[in-house]
Amino acid sequence: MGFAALVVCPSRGEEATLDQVSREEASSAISSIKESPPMTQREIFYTSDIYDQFEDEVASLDLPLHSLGQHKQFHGRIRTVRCLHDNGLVKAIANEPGNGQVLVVDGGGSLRSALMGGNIAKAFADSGWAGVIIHGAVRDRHEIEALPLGVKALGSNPRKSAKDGVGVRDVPVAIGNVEFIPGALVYADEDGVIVDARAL
Ligand SMILES: O=C([O-])CC(=O)C(=O)O
Ligand SMILES: [Mg+2]
Repeated sequence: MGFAALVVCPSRGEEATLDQVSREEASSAISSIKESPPMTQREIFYTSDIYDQFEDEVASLDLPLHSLGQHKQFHGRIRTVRCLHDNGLVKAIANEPGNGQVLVVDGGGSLRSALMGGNIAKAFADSGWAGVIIHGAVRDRHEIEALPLGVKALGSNPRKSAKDGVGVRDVPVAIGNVEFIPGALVYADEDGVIVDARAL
């Protein structure tokens, strides 16, 4: 299908590119996907195409996150955790069922210590999470690159974080210019990160 976004178009009962369907059909296709979690990696969305379709109805993150992990495109409903230099909660969440969701980690934008490494990333993949977006650092980049998981992160640092479990879960987090609200949809690829909170 080249580089066009694929949507499942219920009114046609077939896959079509965003170029081929009307804005209304694309909107209803995306809405129907919202109504049927858990999501799979089957539907491919390019964030630039989503932006072109919906522009300011969705939010695009103004931060230079790196795309790590094998799944360069991923999407799902948002779960959140806010923690600073402590990844005890991230490690715990990695072992909970992911059901195709995306964990957004508000690490305050600090690169002082890694909030996820290869072992924790593997636990996310094994638990069925679609991806992890970290406003902070990772480590073990070579291990993360080999995993079937979507990962976006600000950078990396070999230094470990504390594991005291200090932080909060499933609260709205503001990262850069975007508010990540638990339950809203997030789409990520190598171009960036888009949040669609319209259905909330
Ligand atoms: O243990 C950590 O905090 C990070 C790490 O190296 C891993 O997840 O493999
Ligand atoms: Mg490690």
